[in-house]
Amino acid sequence: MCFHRNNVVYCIAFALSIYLVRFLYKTITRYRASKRLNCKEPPSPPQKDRLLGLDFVYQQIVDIQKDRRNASIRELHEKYGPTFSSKFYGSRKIHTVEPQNLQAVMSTDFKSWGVEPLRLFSFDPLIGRGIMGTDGRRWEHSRALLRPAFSRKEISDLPSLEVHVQKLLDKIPRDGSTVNLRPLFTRMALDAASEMLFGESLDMLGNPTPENEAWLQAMNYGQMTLGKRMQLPQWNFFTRDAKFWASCKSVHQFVDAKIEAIARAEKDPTQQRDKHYVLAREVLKETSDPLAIRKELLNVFLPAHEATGVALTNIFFNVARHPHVWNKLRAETLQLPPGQKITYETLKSMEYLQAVISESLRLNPSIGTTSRIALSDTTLPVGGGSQGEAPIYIRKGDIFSVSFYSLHRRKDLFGEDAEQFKPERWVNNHPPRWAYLPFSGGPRVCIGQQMAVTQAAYTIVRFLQTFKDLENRDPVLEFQEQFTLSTQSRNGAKVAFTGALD
Ligand code: HEM
Repeated sequence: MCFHRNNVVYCIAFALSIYLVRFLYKTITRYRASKRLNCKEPPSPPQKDRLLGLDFVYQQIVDIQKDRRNASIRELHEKYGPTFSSKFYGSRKIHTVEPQNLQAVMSTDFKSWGVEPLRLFSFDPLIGRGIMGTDGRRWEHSRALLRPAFSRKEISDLPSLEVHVQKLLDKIPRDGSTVNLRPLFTRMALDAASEMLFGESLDMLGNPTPENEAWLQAMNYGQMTLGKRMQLPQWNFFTRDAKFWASCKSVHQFVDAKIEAIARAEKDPTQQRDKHYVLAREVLKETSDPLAIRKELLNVFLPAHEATGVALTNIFFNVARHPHVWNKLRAETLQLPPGQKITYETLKSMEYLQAVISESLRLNPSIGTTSRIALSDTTLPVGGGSQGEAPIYIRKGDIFSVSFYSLHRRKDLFGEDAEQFKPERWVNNHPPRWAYLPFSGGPRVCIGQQMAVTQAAYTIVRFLQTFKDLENRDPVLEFQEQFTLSTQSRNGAKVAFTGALD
């Protein structure tokens, strides 16, 4: 018995020594590599809990609850510079808005960084493994599978979009009364996204069935909780929110039924097929596993249905507060030959319209922040040392976090008027590379970028062709952020349109 106990003690001691030797070896190797590469530590704000950084975790939760997540990160950047580090759940987190660092993480040193260890655990219950939460070959496979859905042909399919836009315009009061555009844009984005995914719109703007409404509720709740799980990954295990699990189940049942119907239709030779790209049909060619199909679809649906609605709301929020911008947009639209069909090319050629979209995405990016985790030891080119000129040594497991919101408001990159909404800054002018990233960048750049900009541009032009005037009806002029998975305008966009031309 005693011999047995001794053996256990020896085994534990042996394992601990191996761990210690490995730990020391790694620390020394990293120290040497860091010296050799002239790396230095970035500044770091004082933290009460230097070991786990739970004070910063708590602060982040408070910031989200008080709707000042973006503003709070920006304040830290103002105080500690474009790059600083903090402790967060025991990990070292590098917050950076240095274009050189963003280029490294998102492009030139792409393979050293990933998202899976950060996201998958939070995302899995609702959307499963797919493009949003995986790395490496799994991610490459999803990305390749989805690419055709975003081809020029699909993006240019404006007649399909017109159906949804017309339903939206029909919902705008003609008597000059106030309308909040946020719920309408959300529903339009849902309709467009569902059509692309399932080949059939949920018709949330038209006549949604109670089943579709219930599904939307479930999806919204699931998504909101997913945002919270992202903030508190370590505590997810203890989360016992029955409504979240019930929402996930409803979302899955709904999507599974759609997939089953599409699979049945595909096998039926009497069914007429339209020529549009339908994501569910394409995924069915790859696999007949309903679970795999559901995951791929939900992984696109999540970013697709929210971000465009948010972007459109923010654009109208800004334009309504700057009447001269609406007037300039109208002037540009009136220059289009009467009766001319609006095409992808027409929209691209409208310089001021494109500038308005870029400016709104700069000031109020739909996705305010994103992060990556180091999959191996590497370096960031700048941000170390008191002047921020030295590289930073990155250890496997370190977290990189970028606030697009703070990046886009840097006065040294965008000018002293960086806080102001000025579309004119985009006319014949481009920001430095990697300084403007509303769609992120590199191989993981938003796959829906062109589609989103085209949909937003088309919708704005149709508003301009339908109404003469736009008026802000929100007494609160400042943008009040609301954090879900994206950064929304808490008050939406409360406006009135007058001078209907239809
Ligand atoms: C204005 C609207 C949009 C904005 C501002 C936006 C922004 C972004 C950003 C910043 C990312 C990178 C997130 C990260 O790496 O952490 C992203 C990724 C993504 N977006 Fe968008 N997005 C928009 C619309 C769309 C649309 C319409 C779709 C699909 C129809 C879409 C599909 C995706 C997908 C699938 C990814 C993941 C790409 C990958 O990891 O490879 N997005 N988006």
